Amino acid sequence: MAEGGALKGHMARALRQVRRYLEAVDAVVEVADARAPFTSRSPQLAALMEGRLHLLVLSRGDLADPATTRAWVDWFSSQGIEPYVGEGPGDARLVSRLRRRLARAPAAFKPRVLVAGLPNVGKSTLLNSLAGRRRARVGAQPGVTRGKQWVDLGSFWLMDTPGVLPPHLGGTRRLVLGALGLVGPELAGPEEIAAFLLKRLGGAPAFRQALGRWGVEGPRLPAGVPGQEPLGPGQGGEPPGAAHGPGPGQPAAGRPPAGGGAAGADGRALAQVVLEQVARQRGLLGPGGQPDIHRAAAVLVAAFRAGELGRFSLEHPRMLAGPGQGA
Ligand SMILES: Nc1nc2c(ncn2[C@@H]2O[C@H](COP(=O)(O)OP(=O)(O)OP(=O)(O)O)[C@@H](O)[C@H]2O)c(=O)[nH]1
Repeated sequence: MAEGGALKGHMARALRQVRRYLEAVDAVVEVADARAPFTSRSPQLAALMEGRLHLLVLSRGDLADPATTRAWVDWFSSQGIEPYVGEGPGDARLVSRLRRRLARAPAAFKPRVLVAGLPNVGKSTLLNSLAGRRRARVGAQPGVTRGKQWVDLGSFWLMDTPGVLPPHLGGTRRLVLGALGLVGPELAGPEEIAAFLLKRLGGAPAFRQALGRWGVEGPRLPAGVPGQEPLGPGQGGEPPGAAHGPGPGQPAAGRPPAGGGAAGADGRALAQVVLEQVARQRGLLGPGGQPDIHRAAAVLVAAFRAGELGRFSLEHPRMLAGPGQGA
């Protein structure tokens, strides 16, 4: 497919560029999305680190489920990666913790630092916050990537351009990244993402309540079945709602939901019913008063991305197939 070929070419170029940047740095601050810290990382980066200091920032922590984020921080720490959580664009606490960590180097050594991550994950926001007012004080440092600008932050150099890492799009990864807005609609459209969100989060009582506030009442959304879709090379994922155990009105995990539940059945049909209600409640009607499913899906996805439905994570470390995955 021509489009797929172009995308592959684009990703290969991005990776080549990051490799060049890596030759010039001693430390990488990798940015991933706190709502899916496994899938929003580049699978290639770990292999390229080669002894460089590797710090991980989980951006958009303000939009993720806090308990799930704490579980991810513990999991990454157990894998030898230091995670820092950003609680909003320009989080001052995150920035000062990172600056302190990067400054902790031998006196004679001034590390050169690259911020890297998937497209739209929050790299520039972090770069700007780290550089702060010193952004104006940039200069080309001799002996490193020609033409690259560096910000002198006293105890370390910051490359003034972020490294863009290519995503892994296999299996449901494409939909996870689409839900987070890290890949464009040409790779994951709103209706597909909405169906995915309803399937993955439908078992979480807080998500159902949020939809209830939108006037969406049924049918019964699927409850999670632990281990059903493990994260890893095959990439699936249990709904995080299931990780916290069944809530009020939610069937015990492993049992099919009562009352016309849709777990394992036709997720798209379920999404259609939910999106019709969203469309009617929001007055998103097409010719002849028909509910406009496409616009309803776009509204639902946008609300999820902006955190208007609440703080939800799409992945939990319990979904990992085994120790060592994804480090
Ligand atoms: N809620 C929230 N939004 C964030 C956070 N960090 C970044 N954003 C928002 O995410 C969006 C994308 O951020 P950018 O910094 O432009 O992302 P990027 O990775 O540089 O994007 P590209 O240049 O497209 O690769 C912006 O609207 C930011 O305001 C965060 O911690 N919380």
